[in-house]
Amino acid sequence: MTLTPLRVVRDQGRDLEAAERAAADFLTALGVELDSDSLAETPGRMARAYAELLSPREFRLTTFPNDEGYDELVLARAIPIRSVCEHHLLPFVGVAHVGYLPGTRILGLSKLARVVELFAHGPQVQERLTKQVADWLAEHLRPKGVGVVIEAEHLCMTLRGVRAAGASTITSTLLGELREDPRSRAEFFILAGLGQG
Ligand SMILES: Nc1nc2c(ncn2[C@@H]2O[C@H](COP(=O)(O)OP(=O)(O)OP(=O)(O)O)[C@@H](O)[C@H]2O)c(=O)[nH]1
Ligand SMILES: [Zn+2]
Repeated sequence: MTLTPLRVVRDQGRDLEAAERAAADFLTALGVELDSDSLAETPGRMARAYAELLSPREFRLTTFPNDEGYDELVLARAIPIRSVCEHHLLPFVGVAHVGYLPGTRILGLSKLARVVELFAHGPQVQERLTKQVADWLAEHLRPKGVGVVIEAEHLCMTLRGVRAAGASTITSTLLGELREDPRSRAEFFILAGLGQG
């Protein structure tokens, strides 16, 4: 078993009290009066909520030797994702399908979901999130191929602005054999539930 530390969580630079003061100023500037009992604690809640949404959680990557020589696709479907778009700091929520063709090592299954969660925490765009998950797995697991598909609803697009209710956005990154071999590529999309690829 190999334990690879992921990356150091950045707690430095976070000042919750300053964030709370700024949230109070922000809401006041928008005409929200904070002097009622129910709103008095809102700036603090807002600061803590954004701190939670924007901070990654550290985890250790657990890999095992591929002793059985398993050489078919391993795919985790419908991993829930929640992130915030870096343009409006509004949430986007949806699912990720993450798969790989094993090389000499296989991965603890929960780690596919943990990699998604790691990169989802922080101001993001869906394209970058998709690529970061794929690149990270390629670099740390050295598989023969990696595939990541994310389907998400962006609240900045459905609740406000253009208000395209129900619209979702699909992004994908394929690497290695999943990108180059049409049969593997098609199989990935079929197992991900996305048709013929
Ligand atoms: N490519 C990409 N765009 C995103 C993502 N999340 C939000 N956006 C878009 O970022 C863009 C920001 O555009 P701006 O014109 O600067 O902002 P805006 O005036 O609020 O735009 P509207 O949302 O159209 O009202 C919008 O088109 C959003 O839909 C994402 O994950 N990927
Ligand atoms: Zn947005």
